[in-house]
Amino acid sequence: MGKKAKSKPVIEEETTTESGFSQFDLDERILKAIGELGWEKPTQVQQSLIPLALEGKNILARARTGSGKTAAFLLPIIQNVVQISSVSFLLFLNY
Ligand SMILES: Nc1ncnc2c1ncn2[C@@H]1O[C@H](COP(=O)(O)OP(=O)(O)OP(=O)(O)O)[C@@H](O)[C@H]1O
Repeated sequence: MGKKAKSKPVIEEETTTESGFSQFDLDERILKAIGELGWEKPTQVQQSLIPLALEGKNILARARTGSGKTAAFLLPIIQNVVQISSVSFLLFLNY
């Protein structure tokens, strides 16, 4: 009897993983504005911070100057403002 060939683990490349800003749950108008700025990918600090901020976590972050901290903090804030304004608008329409 021959040796049983060990099957290799199948490592599938996650080709569908989104590495751009559209991976975040941001309003499409925000994503459009980011696109217009020509930003293709979030920086490291944005990648780490934006999902947590969108969950409503309090965040203290430190990163080099020019690493994109401003947008990392502002994009989730803008998302909240947009969300709140949409809700108010809907409430107004239903009034
Ligand atoms: N994801 C991104 N892709 C490309 N450019 C970006 C991205 N995020 C920010 N930038 C640009 O990089 C530059 C530096 O970003 P920013 O000033 O926000 O960094 P910062 O970490 O807040 O810096 P500082 O500590 O000096 O306040 C800016 O011109 C900004 O428009």
